[in-house]
Amino acid sequence: MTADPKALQHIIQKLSHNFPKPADNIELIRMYAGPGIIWSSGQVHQRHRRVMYPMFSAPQLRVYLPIFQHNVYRMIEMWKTELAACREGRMTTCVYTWLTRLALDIIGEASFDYSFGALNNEGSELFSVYNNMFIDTALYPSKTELLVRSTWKYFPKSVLRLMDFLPLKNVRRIRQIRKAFDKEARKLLRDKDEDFASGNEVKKDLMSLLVRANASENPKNQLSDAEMTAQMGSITIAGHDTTATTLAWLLFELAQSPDWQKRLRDEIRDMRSSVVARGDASFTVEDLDSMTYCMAAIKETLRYHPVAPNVRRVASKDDKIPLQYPVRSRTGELVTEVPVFAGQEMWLSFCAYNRLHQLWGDNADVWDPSRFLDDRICNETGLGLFANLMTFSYGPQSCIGWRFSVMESQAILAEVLESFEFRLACDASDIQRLPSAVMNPGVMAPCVRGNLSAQLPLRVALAD
Ligand code: HEM
Repeated sequence: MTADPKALQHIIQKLSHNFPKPADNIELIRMYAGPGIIWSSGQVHQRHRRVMYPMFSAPQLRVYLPIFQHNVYRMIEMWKTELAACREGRMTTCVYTWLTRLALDIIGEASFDYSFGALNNEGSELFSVYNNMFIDTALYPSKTELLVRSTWKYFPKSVLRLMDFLPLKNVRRIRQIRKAFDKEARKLLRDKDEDFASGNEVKKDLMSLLVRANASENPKNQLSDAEMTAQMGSITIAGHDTTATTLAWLLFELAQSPDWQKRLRDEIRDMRSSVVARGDASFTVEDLDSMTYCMAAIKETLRYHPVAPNVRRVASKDDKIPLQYPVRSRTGELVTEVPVFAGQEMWLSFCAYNRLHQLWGDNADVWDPSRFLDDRICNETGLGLFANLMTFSYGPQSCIGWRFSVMESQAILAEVLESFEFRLACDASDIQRLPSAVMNPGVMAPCVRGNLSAQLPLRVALAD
């Protein structure tokens, strides 16, 4: 395992072609989502990335701000209705569940012009299959499942392919999810292909743009039908729980830090006054970007609670990994590079990188957004896609949706915090991290001590 900046850069960026994802990791992704962008590697991955990248560019993402906003307004109205029925004017609710449903509706509408119906609990068929999938497939494994899981990395690729057919409860559940995604995605693609072919106005969702971008690609670089279909599961799985979980941790931190909560709310309300004064109804991208306290709190939460704390890679040939911070061996020798051999697996620890004292200072183990307001951060490594963080990974297989996620977080935070006040519903130390399985080795969702399911109960009231 490493968190050393130079080592991470070597493995994940400079020589990433020599350090692919391990075969069992790739196979698990294929089982969940099919042959989409997250599953692919090498030149196939370059093809996926090339076709998909423009859809996640900053100008393109502006189109989605109204989608983020109108979905969060729906959630706010539901909270207000529930609060109106509470005699004390305060309710304890699982904000994690709310946020995951909100993020699912957002990703459905923005990415596929598809309604999961998650927020109003009138879910589509796909929602009922997808709901709770990580709990069903990752938590509470049987003894046989545990045995398979701990040994399958030693199986050759040809055997791994047969995992799909194992008569195990979690494998059956994963198959059910992929089948449901395939069915919906095929239907959506057919409609979008027809729209495109008949010259109808192309909708603005990612999938419609993907159909158009793919059609105008050189035929040898085009994505196949199976690859196109697999993007629906890939984007939903990669983009839904990750953002929702980060936002849940942010509300948890704000619930413990009334001063920060007030500072952010004051900033949002000041901005709202300017929006009203200029005659607008909602925040623009520029408004959101200029809320520096909110942005600092989002960055700090991404640093402190990286939902994908580690990723795995395997060396395809012998190599020497350089170190930025040399270590002293037991014999007193200064080690500046570490040899690895072909087939050796490595864990790249983003959570440890995000807390390196050399980069983040002595209070790296404390949630403190003010580090992003002054010049305290040491920027010498230049790693990371956003705010020097490794949370979205780095290099050719880094997160393609990071801008989407940041803008979505800004939009949701601004609306929710303007209207509501959050307090802890239990002791902060009873909220723990629970690894679920979106990206092997797992998204760190909040849970309450002693209860093995993802949840974050908070006390919510209308803000003064
Ligand atoms: C807080 C939110 C998010 C976090 C922390 C996050 C983190 C990551 C990380 C660490 C990876 C690399 C995984 C690896 O190398 O094994 C990744 C890849 C990916 N993410 Fe995200 N992600 C987030 C949100 C999103 C969103 C909103 C979308 C889409 C709308 C998205 C789409 C993807 C895709 C498609 C990949 C695969 C990219 C490739 O292989 O080229 N992510 N993400």
